[in-house]
Amino acid sequence: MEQNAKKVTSPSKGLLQSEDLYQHILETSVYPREPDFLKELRHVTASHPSRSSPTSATKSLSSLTPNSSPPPPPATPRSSTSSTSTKRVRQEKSERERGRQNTQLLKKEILAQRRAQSERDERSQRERGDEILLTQRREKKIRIFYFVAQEKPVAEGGTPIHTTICSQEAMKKIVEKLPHNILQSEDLYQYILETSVYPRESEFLKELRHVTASHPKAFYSTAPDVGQLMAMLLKLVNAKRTIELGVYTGYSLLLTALTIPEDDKIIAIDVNRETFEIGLPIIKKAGIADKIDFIESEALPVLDQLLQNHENKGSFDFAFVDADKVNYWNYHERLMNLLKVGGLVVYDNTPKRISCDS
Ligand SMILES: C[S@@+](CC[C@H](N)C(=O)[O-])C[C@H]1O[C@@H](n2cnc3c(N)ncnc32)[C@H](O)[C@@H]1O
Repeated sequence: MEQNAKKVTSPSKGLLQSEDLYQHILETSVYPREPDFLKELRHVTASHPSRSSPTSATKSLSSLTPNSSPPPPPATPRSSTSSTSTKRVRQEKSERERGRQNTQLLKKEILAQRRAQSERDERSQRERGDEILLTQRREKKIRIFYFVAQEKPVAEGGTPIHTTICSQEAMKKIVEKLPHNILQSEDLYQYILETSVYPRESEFLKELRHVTASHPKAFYSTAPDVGQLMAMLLKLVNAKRTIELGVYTGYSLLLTALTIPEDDKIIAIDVNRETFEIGLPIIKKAGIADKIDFIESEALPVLDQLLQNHENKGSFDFAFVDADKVNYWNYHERLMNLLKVGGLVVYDNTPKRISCDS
């Protein structure tokens, strides 16, 4: 932790929406990885006038103000007693004062707009219960990242999952209502799928997505954009040994198997082998079936069994949890012991509160 480090106030906290969480991430993840030279340069820069001086901030703002007059040229020291010169000096002074007032007004307006936007963003994020939660095991601390912030992060005592068991029909309606992502626009989401996601999706994943589409629970399947985020995370932690809870027809499983290196393995657990078998022919066709150890079971007893073998502790690089939400806390405790230090757990869709009649 950076002792006495100046609190960094970010111009935009981005998705975190919490200054404390941002500071926590800086102190536990960012500063420890920052090379000494960058650290030194950051400290040296922190005291530079162009960063901290309100005068220079005013200057740069005023140069952006369309109405503000350019700074007047320095007064020519002709005759200090000349009335024309005094008049000009007064005029210049009042122009400068007007410019300063314009700048102040503009600054206030920008601040008010930013505040209103951030309040709107926060409100809309709070209203949604959909988020992806990433947890990384560290030496002593657990790092928690929210892609979409909750009202109160787990790190501050919040509870990530409240689930009510719903009928399949009710659940389907809820899922249909959930926003696809932070974009808040179906058209933009489709545009991104078509221009960025589908062109990068492997032909096997595409086939599996099409085969799954006609299944009554097709909405269970991991969305292709989420899949590509997962692939990035798998590569980022250089995942070799992974575990997946909740397989369904196998979209996330196939994606993981296609992403991890040749000889590496995935333990995949699901209570339902039937749905896994829908995707199995495509998994075989993709040539990665050998990487998968599918276990038909409730996930919890399998995790307990794995933990009984000391060698499994701290041996997994990555876990994807996409099974029954009521057990997420139970999975979390066990996965933290199975993961390597630096390993990553991705929880898909951890709705804060689901009401069957919402
Ligand atoms: C949302 S789907 C998984 C989707 C999958 N990741 C994909 O990409 O298609 C949830 C799966 O969890 C399984 N499941 C539910 N409860 C479970 C439990 N207690 N243990 C293991 N699997 C469970 C269900 O059978 C279902 O296939």
